[in-house]
Amino acid sequence: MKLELQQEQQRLDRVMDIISNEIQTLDGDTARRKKEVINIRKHFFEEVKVSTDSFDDYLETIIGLRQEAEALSVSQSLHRHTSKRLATLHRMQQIPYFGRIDFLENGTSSPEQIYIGISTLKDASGDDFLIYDWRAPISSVYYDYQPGPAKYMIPGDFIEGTLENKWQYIIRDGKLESIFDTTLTIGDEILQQVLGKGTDKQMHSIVATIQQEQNQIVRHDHGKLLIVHGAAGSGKTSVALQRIAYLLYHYRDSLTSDQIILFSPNAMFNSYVANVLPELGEVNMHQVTFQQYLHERLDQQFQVENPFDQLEYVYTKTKDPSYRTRLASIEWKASTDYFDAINTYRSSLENAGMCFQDLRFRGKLMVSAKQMEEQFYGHHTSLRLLNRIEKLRDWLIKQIAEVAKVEWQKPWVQEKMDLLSDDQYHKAHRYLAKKHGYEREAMADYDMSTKELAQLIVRQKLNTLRKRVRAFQFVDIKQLYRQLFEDTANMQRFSSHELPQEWPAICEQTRDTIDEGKLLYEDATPYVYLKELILGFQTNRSIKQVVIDEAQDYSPFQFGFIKRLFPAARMTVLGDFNQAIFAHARQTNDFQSLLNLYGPDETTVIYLARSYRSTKPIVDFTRKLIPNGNQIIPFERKGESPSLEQVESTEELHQQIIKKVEQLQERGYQSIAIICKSVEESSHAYEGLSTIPELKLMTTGSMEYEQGVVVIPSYLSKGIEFEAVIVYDASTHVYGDESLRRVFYTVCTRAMHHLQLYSLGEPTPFYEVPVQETIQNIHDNCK
Ligand SMILES: Nc1ncnc2c1ncn2[C@@H]1O[C@H](COP(=O)(O)OP(=O)(O)OP(=O)(O)O)[C@@H](O)[C@H]1O
Repeated sequence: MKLELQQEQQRLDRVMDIISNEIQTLDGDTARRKKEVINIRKHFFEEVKVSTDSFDDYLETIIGLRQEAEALSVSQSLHRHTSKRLATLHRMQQIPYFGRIDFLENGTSSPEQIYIGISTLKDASGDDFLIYDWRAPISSVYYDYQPGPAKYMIPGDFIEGTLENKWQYIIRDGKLESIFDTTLTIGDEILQQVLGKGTDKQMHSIVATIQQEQNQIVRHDHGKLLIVHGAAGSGKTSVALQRIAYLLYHYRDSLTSDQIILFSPNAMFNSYVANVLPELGEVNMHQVTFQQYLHERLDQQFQVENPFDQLEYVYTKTKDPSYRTRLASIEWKASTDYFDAINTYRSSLENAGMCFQDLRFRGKLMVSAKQMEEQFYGHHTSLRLLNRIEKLRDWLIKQIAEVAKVEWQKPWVQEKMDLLSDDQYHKAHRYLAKKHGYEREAMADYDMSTKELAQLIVRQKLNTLRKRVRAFQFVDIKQLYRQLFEDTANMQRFSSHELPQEWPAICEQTRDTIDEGKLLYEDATPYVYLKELILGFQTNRSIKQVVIDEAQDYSPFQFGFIKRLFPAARMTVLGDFNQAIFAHARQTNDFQSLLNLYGPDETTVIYLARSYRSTKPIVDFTRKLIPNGNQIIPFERKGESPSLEQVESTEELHQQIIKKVEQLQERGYQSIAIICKSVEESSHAYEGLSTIPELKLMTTGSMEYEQGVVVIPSYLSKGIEFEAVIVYDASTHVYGDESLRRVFYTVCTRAMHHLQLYSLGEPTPFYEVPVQETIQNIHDNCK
């Protein structure tokens, strides 16, 4: 069926009028609500008679305050709601809808016309839908079917019928530019157009072109864990964000954006994706990196290595004598074996092995670690570990109180009293007078005794100690962790698995770094996990959805930890093992270990095979670099084949790159990345290419994704894309080791339209020799 452009434009004009009217009404509403909120805040206490003279007055005050607070909260929520709708309507003024289906429900005689946009719009009477939200149940037909039999799900049932027609619209600023009948056009015209465009400073929503296989991820709604394993550029990040928007719509009565947390690879990535949800009319979820999360929980006593420094070590310090030990250590400490061993270790502490720190006051021993140990293992042995620690804490507080009873008579207190300034003396006087019930005007009548002043001084001095005791700082977590590596036989008691060959050297390396006051990144999660296992988990029950992007870079240990942190949450985990760049993941090829996290009944695995980011020639090239790459299906988009140029000197390399950047800019490319393996190589490249105008260097501290020409290390380019990518040095010297294949693949798959490689000397073997098809079809594993 052919749609008349003119007729459709007339309908569009009507819709635009309704949007404008709604905006006008809401403009008035938001202004009024804002005033209301300000007014309530300003006169909050005037509306309530505050009195505590009698119990009845007190009760009346409490009720009054509560009523005012409720009124404020209602007004604030209404204001938030109208502002959010207003922002959505303004977006709809540009593109009110992007698709239409004609759906004939079984048992009815005429098809319903369903126009689909980022939000619902009803006509003036409020009875008819002019636009359906893309997340409404019926809209799923648009994404899931071609004309023919179709169905969609409503709570507890399916609605079946026939999809008679399907169109895609291109509307810009309220003007209808074109309509595509999807039964007539070959392939997806609009998707072609979208993917053929340049990139932007920020990622955009893909609601108009979500593909069927992506839609099942967006709308997936059962079990505790959804694992999405997808090729580079298959839309994992995009799908994750549309899924969050979907969940916010679907569970709008019980889920808010501050109950969702997205773990992303780095701060720059956060800025890159920050615009997608607002574009869809939703408020952004919490966005954190795992490292940020860890930092909040680590003691200040350590200098903690960050994950990028760990990678930099792995990439650049291959000649270090302890390199092999470190790699083996990283791998073991990331494993579920170690996770289990720590659990066993923690249980063993019920019987023996707890470590405490001496409690000292003014340099003198008050309670020794030995005494604490005797107290701990001699009493309350039937209680759980944490309850026993609490009992020990109470006992220590009592010991402090005992000390206070006698300490006030000691000469140091007298000395301290003699040295009090007038101000300090008056403060102490005021404080004690108030404590004795003297009103402000009568305070001068209070006669402060020397004994009371002395006791106050001691109390204040002991306060710091009390605080430390209350915060359980008498438990020596550092020693408890170190103890695991004290002698080489220790770990064998807790682990039922074989330890790495390098175990003695790993123990020594771990002890040495801890003694230097450092915590290596591979120790950071286990350390925090052990700490929280002993002192209680700071779990966050308010989070209902956890989304983890670039999940291949998380260790099984870290997944176990995240699960414990958010006990009330469901998890969506998205990743691609061919892009696993972290040292601990170099041997892992699938999410097998994740299947045990919640058990098979609670877990669904979906594989995304089609790659959208890069042109077909680029995907044809990159998929040869990895095992089972032939499973990746390129989206049919034309472009030039990637090429490699071998150069013989650094000067020549820099000259060639400078020339190439000029050519690419002349061709209109606005985002060009020169990708290096490490930060070290990036600094070197940045210096050598400094004549490129406005060249930017991305470092681990970069907070914003930048457009233009950038030099960037491989691991920061994760998750991001560029119109053109230049691989700075694809030589065997840089990418020679088989373990770097995935890094090389990640780097090359960042390119959307153009990929150019340079090689200083002999090119990497990955370029010439396709990988052996050795690894089991992950699709089979995912069943
Ligand atoms: N259905 C779609 N419609 C339009 N664009 C899409 C669609 N799916 C993916 N894309 C585009 O493809 C590119 C890659 O998407 P995205 O970054 O989400 O993939 P990814 O799987 O997370 O990639 P990687 O793992 O390589 O970082 C983005 O530009 C995205 O907008």
